[in-house]
Amino acid sequence: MSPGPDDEDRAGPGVLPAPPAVLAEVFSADRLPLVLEYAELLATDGVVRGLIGPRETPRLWERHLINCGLLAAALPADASVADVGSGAGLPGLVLAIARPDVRVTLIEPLLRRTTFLEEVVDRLGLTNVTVVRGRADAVHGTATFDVVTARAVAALDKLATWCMPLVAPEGALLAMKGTSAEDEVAAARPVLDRLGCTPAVIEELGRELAAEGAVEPIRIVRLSWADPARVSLPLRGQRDPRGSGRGATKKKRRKS
Ligand SMILES: C[S@@+](CC[C@H](N)C(=O)[O-])C[C@H]1O[C@@H](n2cnc3c(N)ncnc32)[C@H](O)[C@@H]1O
Repeated sequence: MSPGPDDEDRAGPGVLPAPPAVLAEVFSADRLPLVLEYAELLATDGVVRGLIGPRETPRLWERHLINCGLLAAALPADASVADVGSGAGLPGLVLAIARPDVRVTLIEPLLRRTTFLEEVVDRLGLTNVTVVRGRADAVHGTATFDVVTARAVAALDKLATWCMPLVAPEGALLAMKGTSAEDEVAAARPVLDRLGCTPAVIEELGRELAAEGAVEPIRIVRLSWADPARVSLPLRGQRDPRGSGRGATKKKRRKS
C-alpha cells in the first residue's frame, strides 16, 4: 500500500489517468474539484519531489484517492482526526477534502513531506487542516482526537503504541491494513491487551461499491479503549483532554 518511499526512482511525473466514474460516488460534487486538484499535485510535484512513486500515478485514483476516500464514511460528524504518518497526505488530506465537517491534524516527521502538505493545504484552500511536523510520540500528552488514522506506517503493535495515546477516551484508532489485518491483530494481541484496548475489530468499507465492481473494499482495524472511564493518558502541561469535550485540545502549526 506504500506509495513509494523517498528512495524510489525520482522519475518524472506520470500521466494521471482520467478519473473513474465511481469518484463521484465517493466524494460529493462540491468536493470533486479539490480531489482533482490534489490528484494533479500528487502526480506532478508529488512525483518530482519523490513523495510518491512514479509507478503509482496510473493507479492514483483506485489505490490511493478512492481507497482513502472510502475511510471518510467511518468518521463521526464533526470529529477531530489525527492522521499519523501522512506522507503525501494519505489518508489525512483525502479525509479533509471529503469531510469539511471534520478537523484533521496531519502528523508527519519529515520536513520535505510537511512542506508539500502545507503547500497543498494552501493551494486547495483547506481550512480544516493542521500540519504538525513530528513523530506521533512527540504529540503524546498534548492533544487527543476522536479518531486517529494511519495507513502504511507500521505494524499494528508498534502503531498502537504510537497512536493510542492520541485517542480520546471515547475515540478510536482506525488503521488501514488490507489483507494483513488478521495476522497483525493476532501478533499485536499482547501489546493491545497491555495498552488497555478492546479486542480489535476488523471492518470492511465500500462493500456496496465493490458489489458493483467499481472499487476494492478497504479493510480497517478499529481499536478503542476497553474502559474509557479509566483511561489514563500521559499529559503534559495543564490541559486535560478529557475535560475539553470532543476533539483535539491543541493545535500546532509549524512552518518549515
Ligand atoms: C510508507 S509512508 C506512508 C504514507 C501515507 N500514510 C500513505 O499511505 O501514503 C510512512 C510514513 O510514516 C511516517 N512515520 C514513520 N514513523 C512515524 C512516527 N513515529 N510518527 C509519525 N509518522 C511516522 C514516515 O515519515 C512516512 O511519511
